[in-house]
Amino acid sequence: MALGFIKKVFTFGREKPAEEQAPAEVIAPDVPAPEQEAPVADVSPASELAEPTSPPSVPSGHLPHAGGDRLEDAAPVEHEQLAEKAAEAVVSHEPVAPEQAGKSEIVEPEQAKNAEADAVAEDTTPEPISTPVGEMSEKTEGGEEVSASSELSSESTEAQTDSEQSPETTETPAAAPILPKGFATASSIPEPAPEALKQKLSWFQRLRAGLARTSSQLTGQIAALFTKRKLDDQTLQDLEDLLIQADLGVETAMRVTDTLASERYGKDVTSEDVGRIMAQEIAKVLKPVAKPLQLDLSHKPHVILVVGVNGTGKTTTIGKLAAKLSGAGLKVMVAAGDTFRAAAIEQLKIWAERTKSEFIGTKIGADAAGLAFDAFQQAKANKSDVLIIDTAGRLQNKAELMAELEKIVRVLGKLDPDAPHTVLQTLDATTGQNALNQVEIFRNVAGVNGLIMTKLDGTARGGILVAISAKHKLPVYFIGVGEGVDDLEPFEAEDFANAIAGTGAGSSQ
Ligand SMILES: Nc1nc2c(ncn2[C@@H]2O[C@H](COP(=O)(O)OP(=O)(O)OP(=O)(O)O)[C@@H](O)[C@H]2O)c(=O)[nH]1
Repeated sequence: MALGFIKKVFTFGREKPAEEQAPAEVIAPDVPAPEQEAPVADVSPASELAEPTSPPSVPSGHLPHAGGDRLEDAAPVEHEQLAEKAAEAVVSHEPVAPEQAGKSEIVEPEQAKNAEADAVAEDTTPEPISTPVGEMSEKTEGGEEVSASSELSSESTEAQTDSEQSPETTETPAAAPILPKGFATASSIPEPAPEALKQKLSWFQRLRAGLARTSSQLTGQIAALFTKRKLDDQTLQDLEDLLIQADLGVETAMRVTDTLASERYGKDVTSEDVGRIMAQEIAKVLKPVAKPLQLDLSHKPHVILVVGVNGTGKTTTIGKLAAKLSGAGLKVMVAAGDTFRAAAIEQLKIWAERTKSEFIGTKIGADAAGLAFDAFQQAKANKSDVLIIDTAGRLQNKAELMAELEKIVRVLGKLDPDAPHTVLQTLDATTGQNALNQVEIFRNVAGVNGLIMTKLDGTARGGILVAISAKHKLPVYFIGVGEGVDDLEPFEAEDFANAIAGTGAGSSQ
């Protein structure tokens, strides 16, 4: 097995010719004054970090998704072309100052592959990275490559100014951080944010609106089915068919019809009866999988690998997770393991800036497993609490790309036998049945052990999550209900069940 061990470090901001670029870059957020060399998390005041409900200067809003090079278009044979784009991809990255570069071991990706065994055995500790404020400012003020950069630049600059004006605190908070809702450690129960109840209804309304397609279709059909008809074998069969068409899966469909039959066989049935039983049976399937994401912070870093098909929301979800975690005072590093798309690297870098997370990336076309290796080493050296690794989107039927994912997992496992500690798969709620197959394959290849369903605010077909839960019983940690930084909610079984069945009003009421 080959590893890429990439140690050269970038800062960024001014344009440089590609040949002067190092393969990996690390950007520390909220960097101190130029003479300071403190690791990034130490720069943010403890008081600011300990306030999960008002993460400083994390703007909500949208990041455009630069769709361009979708992975299904970038077949493996195109890798050479992609590699040729490397210079283009890194041209906006400013290389590290010579004295910094001198501190870092520079290993090109190809050499790194050969040096895999040595690298693991040596357990080399990379130098901590710091980025002078001026260089970060230049980047944020000048960011013209990506429209989102310029949109965010003033906010980033504001954030920096806030941070500079705040009292200087370089101590890591002594007490264990209060984790945001939806996360847990073995020893902590997450505290609900004070305004959680207030926000609950609005996100439930968005969830309900997103699932309206599923629920209104279902409730309409159910109402039509039971108009002036008693519950008999035929109506039960018809109901079962409707539930299966709504992607709920055979198992759940049968649970619903069995329960309904046991209560109302031979009697009149209202659509309210069916809705209530449906919500109840769906909730029974979902409750066991609605779990907080367990973080083992003794790992330092707890590694979260994010996988999934193209465009399912991996990068966006990483940004949202990073915001929650860094807002709770954890030191977070995000790694741009999607080495196929320059836009994906750029997108993650922007999320890192927004969320005050450390960023590590490499050039387009580089070995993703090498980047994962490098990211782990860097996160460990910097004592990051959590490392979140993005991966290139891939269709589950592309064998070579799935093999690359396998390699990333293997490489991380060499560094820490338990890593990646969490393998999160994002599922696009608008997908329907294909999501079942996606989970099956990504689970086998990458050891997926948790799910996040995104885009439940759109025209979602969320029924499939019920079928997936019944079959795979994988924890569902969060759901995405929008493109904004706060639009990630812990998964609530009853709310989800009610939204599908068109019943209830969310657990906040
Ligand atoms: N409405 C809505 N849009 C979302 C949500 N999550 C992500 N998106 C959007 O979906 C698009 C794709 O998201 P990405 O995060 O780039 O997806 P990805 O899986 O990283 O994509 P690839 O890099 O191509 O694999 C973007 O336009 C996001 O803004 C969500 O919960 N709701």
